[in-house]
Amino acid sequence: MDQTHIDIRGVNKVFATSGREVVALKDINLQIPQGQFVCLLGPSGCGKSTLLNAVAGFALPSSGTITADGQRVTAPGPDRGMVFQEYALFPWMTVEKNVAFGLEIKGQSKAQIDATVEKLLAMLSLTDFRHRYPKDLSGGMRQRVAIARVLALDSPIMLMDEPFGALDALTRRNLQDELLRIWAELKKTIIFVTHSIEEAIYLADRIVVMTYRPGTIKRDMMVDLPRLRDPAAAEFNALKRELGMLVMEEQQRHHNDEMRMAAVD
Ligand SMILES: Nc1ncnc2c1ncn2[C@@H]1O[C@H](COP(=O)(O)OP(=O)(O)OP(=O)(O)O)[C@@H](O)[C@H]1O
Repeated sequence: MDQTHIDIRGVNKVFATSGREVVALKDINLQIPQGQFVCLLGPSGCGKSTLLNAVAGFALPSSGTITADGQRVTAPGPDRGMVFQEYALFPWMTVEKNVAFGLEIKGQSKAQIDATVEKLLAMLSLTDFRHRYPKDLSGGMRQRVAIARVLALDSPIMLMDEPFGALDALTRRNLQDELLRIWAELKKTIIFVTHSIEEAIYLADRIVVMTYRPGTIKRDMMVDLPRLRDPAAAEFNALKRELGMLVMEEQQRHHNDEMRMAAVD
């Protein structure tokens, strides 16, 4: 677990909108070892998605560098799979076709594709739903399909942008547990964006708290509670309080900024 897998150095990102500059990321430095589960935590607008999109190669930094496995990130690549909050599925394809899609693009043989799809459907408890279309699935099921699609590509890095944000509490916990199981089995490096403190503590090896405008790293901490973690445990709650204070300060800054902007309008 000590080889650097994702290396973020001196990353800045500035957006220019209607004559105003927003510094979304400022001097971000983060070295993520192979197999680490990292949560980016912070209130809305602190640059979590911007940082994730930069690692994905969707929107490159204004300055600074990002490398994944020693290769400079300049575009999206098959080594970095992305799971979004809204389920990025093809509505005209069944569950199994959605999972198989990336493998077909890769030009794998039918036998190979069938074997991988079978394994992933079983892993994500989707076997009985294989012939359904996304519109006939619950939100949790759709997100399982989205995760299976990314796993099908066998990317060593998984980037997840609030993937469980739209789910009810019980479904969310189920999927968190499944993700932890899959992560332990497949040893992926994960960067997971959330604004839920509890979700971050439940999942992460390491929590990176970000500040609101400019987006900087406010705290970078390891979580060494044993898994599966108990949200009712005293240590869990102590950490929740500590992180709560850090996030609240940024939320307050966000709120003040919004009030100032409303006054200008
Ligand atoms: N394409 C864009 N053009 C202009 N400003 C942007 C753009 N994308 C993001 N921003 C600004 O950059 C800052 C960081 O946004 P970002 O979406 O990364 O935050 P976030 O922490 O992921 O928030 P959320 O949880 O709401 O998605 C915000 O102030 C946002 O308004």
